[in-house]
Amino acid sequence: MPDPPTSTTTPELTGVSVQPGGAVRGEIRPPGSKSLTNRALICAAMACGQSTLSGALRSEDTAVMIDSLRTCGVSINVSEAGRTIQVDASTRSTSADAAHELYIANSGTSIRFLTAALSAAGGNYDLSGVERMHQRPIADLVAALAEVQLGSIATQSPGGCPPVAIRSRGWSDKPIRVGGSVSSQYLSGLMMAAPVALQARRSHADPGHPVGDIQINVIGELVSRPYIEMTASVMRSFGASVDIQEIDLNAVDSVSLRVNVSGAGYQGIEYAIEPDASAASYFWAAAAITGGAVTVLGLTPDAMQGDVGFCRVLEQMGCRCVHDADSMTISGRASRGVDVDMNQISDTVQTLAVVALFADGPTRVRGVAHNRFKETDRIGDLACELRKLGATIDEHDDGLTIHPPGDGITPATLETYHDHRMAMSLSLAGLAAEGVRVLNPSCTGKTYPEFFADLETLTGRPHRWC
Ligand SMILES: O=C(O)C1=C[C@@H](OP(=O)(O)O)[C@@H](O)[C@H](O)C1
Ligand SMILES: C=C(OP(=O)(O)O)C(=O)O
Repeated sequence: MPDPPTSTTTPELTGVSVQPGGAVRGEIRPPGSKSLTNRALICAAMACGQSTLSGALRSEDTAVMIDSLRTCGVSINVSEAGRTIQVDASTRSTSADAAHELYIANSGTSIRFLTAALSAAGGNYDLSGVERMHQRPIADLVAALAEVQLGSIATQSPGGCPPVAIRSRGWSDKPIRVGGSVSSQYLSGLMMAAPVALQARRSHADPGHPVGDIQINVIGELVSRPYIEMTASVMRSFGASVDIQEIDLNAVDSVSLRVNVSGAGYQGIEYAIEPDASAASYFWAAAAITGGAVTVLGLTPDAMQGDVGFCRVLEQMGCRCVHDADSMTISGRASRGVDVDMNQISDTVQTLAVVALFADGPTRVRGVAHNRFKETDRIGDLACELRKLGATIDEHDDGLTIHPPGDGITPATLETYHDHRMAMSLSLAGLAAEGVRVLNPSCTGKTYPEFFADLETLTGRPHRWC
């Protein structure tokens, strides 16, 4: 058996077994939010003046964003083990000749936010990633940009998937229309890009000529809604004005939401980033599976991240949730199955599915058809791995029903499909059952390279690397 890891990041070993051993009790502060770090990086990179981001996440998803912005000439200095990021956009350049080549790995936020922002800024850019990224749709965003952008924008894989080639001279002043049923990241990207387009328009407008707002209309359903409030909140912190209006879906042209963006453009600021709420779900789940008590520091029910709502689902399952001014604690076992719509907290579906294995009745998860387009098919592939553990799973178009195994978990070796959330969530089954081995644990590096080290600190028991 190889030696246990000596560094805090997950080693390149084939598998890990988290060890059972009673109730998990303790407190933990997860690393900075991926979603907030990548939003703040975009706004800071498009701002006047310098910004300092504190409490940031260092992981693959933020590294590809930083590398891409640096390729575009933005000066970025990372310190304190990645937690502090200084951004100076004054050096940013648009590429008028040879395209800037941007490699995005499998970061959905990075490719969607950069595509919109660079289209608004103008210039030539080619964005590509890993094989799975070239299967993840971006067609609705590209179609929205094709309507408003001067120049050309195109996807290069079947089904409207990356690579994306942008040849832009900025945006016209047409209102924008975008679909939101596959991902909310398209709307977030367009929102964050709008002040960039406004600034460009203002610099070309006749003196004294007013520059209007940018209007973005969402056509039909919008998934993952809390991320839109998060986007607006970060934009406002950097000086943009954002107005969000819900619209009766049947009233006008299938528009369900209208966003107006105005203001003088982004200003550099000091910005503090919350701990990651999706990452926190694994630690709350550790308490819920083992009947322990885990306090997550730095998050409250008022956090900008909708995923703190995962605690409400655990409460419905029988856990207790208490919070103070700077923490949220989950205690007690999640003993009841639930029927829950997780459209707004879809990154926590895999966590809930593993908690549900230990409940006394079935759990039905609804509203997450869009989970099939993430790092992997997070309905089909999740169902496949849960079945290996002895659960009976009904797969639905929009989610799944988990029937817990009657006679305890079956020992199994589980695939993780290069999906960080598959590795983090499935490993938790080992807290209450022998013989659960999770393959390719280093894929947690996408958002949480230190996950297994932090879990070990919380449980106080070493994992078995095998
Ligand atoms: O805007 C964001 O930061 C995110 C939005 C969600 O994606 P979808 O809108 O595609 O559901 C989420 O799954 C992702 O991890 C982060
Ligand atoms: C879906 C995710 O990421 P992204 O879409 O940003 O790649 C995630 O982190 O679970």
